[in-house]
Amino acid sequence: MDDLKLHRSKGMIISPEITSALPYSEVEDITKEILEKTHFRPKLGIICGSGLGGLAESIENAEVIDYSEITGFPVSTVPGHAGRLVFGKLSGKPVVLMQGRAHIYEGYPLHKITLPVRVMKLMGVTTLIVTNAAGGLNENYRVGDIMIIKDHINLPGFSGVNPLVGPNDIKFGPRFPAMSTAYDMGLRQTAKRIAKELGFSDFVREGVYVMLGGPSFETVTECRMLRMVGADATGMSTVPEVIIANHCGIRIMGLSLITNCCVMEYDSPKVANHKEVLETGQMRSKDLQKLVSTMVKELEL
Ligand SMILES: O=P(O)(O)O[C@@H]1C[C@H](O)[C@@H](CO)O1
Ligand SMILES: Nc1nc2[nH]cnc2c(=O)[nH]1
Repeated sequence: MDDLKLHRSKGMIISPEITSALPYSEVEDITKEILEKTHFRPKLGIICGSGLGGLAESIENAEVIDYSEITGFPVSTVPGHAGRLVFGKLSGKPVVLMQGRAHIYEGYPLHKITLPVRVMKLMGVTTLIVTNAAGGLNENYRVGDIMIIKDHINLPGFSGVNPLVGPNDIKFGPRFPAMSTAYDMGLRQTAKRIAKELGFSDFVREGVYVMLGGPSFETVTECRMLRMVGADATGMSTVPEVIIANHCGIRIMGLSLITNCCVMEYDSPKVANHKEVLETGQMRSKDLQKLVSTMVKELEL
């Protein structure tokens, strides 16, 4: 008996939120709908964070589909997120790139935010590079640093906000997936070596990303607390996508661009703002493209 039937047979009340998570067959239909519009069959997926959509510039022979044209896809509502699915070749390899993502604070449920990752899985994607803009909590970080994510803290998950809440379909993955190895060690080592070879060592770091729901930026005390528990950078995305990707066996690399330094001192006149986030994305755009495209050249997919 599948999980959903089991829930019903026990007389459990399933909230509309939970039942509206798409069943496997509908994710298959959406995948088919997309693949009919492109001849590319990507094994690599890339998700671009705020202001990082410039990664699409490195893609050759691009074929573009707007999220609004795809059944069930969340439409991006935030500046810096174009809301387009871009197929093409990066360093000679077929890829699918999400130019922008959806966030909890836009009002989308987690299963909708993460639907594109399940679609990627059914397309044949085996490796995912996920990027975001984040505030630096680590006192040694500078604006413009690139942080290779080695682990995350799913803060919304502490109160049960997790994209895997609800009946589990074993066709996607297990009921209780491990997350301690979510950020692939081999990919992180390759990224660090390539950063060194490109002369990027001064601004490439490795650290822990913490997700909050947003859209408000953190208070000073929240930043201090997050730093105390071991986070190096804070943001409003990525973790749900990583949980869903890891659940279905996709290999993951995460990159955070440190777009601003979190305000750690009371009464500081500095404040976080989305304009600075987008400007830093612009400033580091070429270096990020170089790091990602060089990595992709080496990847065995
Ligand atoms: O999509 P990401 O996580 O890169 O976007 C970050 C978090 C907020 O959406 C926004 C704040 O400036 O940037
Ligand atoms: N939560 C959070 N998200 C960000 N995205 C970019 N900068 C920040 C930040 O300082 N905090």
